[in-house]
Amino acid sequence: MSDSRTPGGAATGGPAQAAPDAAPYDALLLLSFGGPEGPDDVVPFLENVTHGRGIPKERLAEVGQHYFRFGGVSPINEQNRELLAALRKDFAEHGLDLPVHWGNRNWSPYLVDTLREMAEAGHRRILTLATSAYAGYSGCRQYRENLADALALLSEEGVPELRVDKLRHYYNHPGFVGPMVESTLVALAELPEEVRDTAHLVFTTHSIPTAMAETSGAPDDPARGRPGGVYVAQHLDVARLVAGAVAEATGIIGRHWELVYQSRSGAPHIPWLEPDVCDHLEALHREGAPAAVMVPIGFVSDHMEVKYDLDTEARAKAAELGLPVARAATVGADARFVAAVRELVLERAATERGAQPVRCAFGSLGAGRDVCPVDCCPNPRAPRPAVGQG
Ligand SMILES: CC1=C(CCC(=O)O)c2cc3nc(cc4[nH]c(cc5[nH]c(cc1n2)c(C)c5CCC(=O)O)c(CCC(=O)O)c4C)C(CCC(=O)O)=C3C
Ligand SMILES: [Fe+2]
Repeated sequence: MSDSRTPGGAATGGPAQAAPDAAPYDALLLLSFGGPEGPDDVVPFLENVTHGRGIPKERLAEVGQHYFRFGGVSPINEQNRELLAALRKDFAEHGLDLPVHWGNRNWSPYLVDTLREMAEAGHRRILTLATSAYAGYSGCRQYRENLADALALLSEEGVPELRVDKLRHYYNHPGFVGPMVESTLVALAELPEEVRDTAHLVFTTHSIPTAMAETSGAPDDPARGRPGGVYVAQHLDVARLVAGAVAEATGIIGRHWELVYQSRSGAPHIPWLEPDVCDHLEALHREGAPAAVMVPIGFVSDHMEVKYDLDTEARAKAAELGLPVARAATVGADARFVAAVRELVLERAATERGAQPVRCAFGSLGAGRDVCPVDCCPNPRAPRPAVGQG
């Protein structure tokens, strides 16, 4: 992306570029999942995440152990602090005058407190970057419902009215795909040389109930009719893009790759997306695959689902099998991802001002919608208010 386009359509023409313009937005909200910061936080955090979700007690106790193994500290908050700092630095360096605040759905700093502070600081028109790149109830609508809940609470408190929008899904943005390609190449290079060229690429994402996958996206999305709906179609697009770019960079054509799932939750009798990554490693070993690189395209940072489910559990499974594995890093606070967020902000701001900016996207599905249809990615329990739809 080194050409002279002006993503966001913010500046055109002359040699002296105008300062990037985020109007009508006056602040960016970094909205994330949240995670515990010590042993005492673990149980209340899990209660926040799962209330009313029918997660079996045994599963909760097991997931609690994952956190306790790491001193009760999820890596996600520190990673969000890094992303927050990187966004602020990037915006300042590019003359983008847009304050960035951070709030979480399930742990402090809680979304509602952050929005209250933003209102008190005088912000009224807020754009949201969620640390979830894909469609689906858990990864998109649930974030938008939580925003609506927080706004309703603040309205009861008499806080001045805020208008909150959410950035489009960025899974297929060059600034998301590019760092994943590079980190996959880095991980391949960690494998013993004799298995490097034949290692499988094992793309992973969060398993979700198959019913949630089938209804992901809008009813008129062509991918909704495919198995796994838009959620799976989006991941397959990224997997294909990364595999293609890796082939180009390594000169190895026809390398095997698969999309598999991890971190299954819920009751055992409810079907979730399969195969699980550990079962898949076993199958690969059985079929004589020489090695694998796990590429967690479903996540934006190396949080607990990556550190425990892949780096601890799946690596232990691979060691038991004698299968050499490596794991690719997620985008985290990579400068290209941070720049992509700036572009997406400027793109959306320009669109809101009535312009038609460049909308960067790789792959076969194109740039996603700015505003979700009211009937996309439905809540599996009951419809609830959500922002960013219409
Ligand atoms: C699609 C998806 C993403 C990716 C998109 C996104 O990033 O949002 C994601 C991310 C994450 N999930 C996380 C943690 C948890 N998810 C749980 C449970 C669930 N996740 C689900 C889906 C997803 N989850 C679902 C359908 C459930 C079942 C309960 C329900 O229907 O809601 C549970 C309960 C215990 C259990 O695992 O059973 C925990 C603790 C953390 C924090 C990690 C850290 O602390 O570093 C992160 C980033
Ligand atoms: Fe989750």
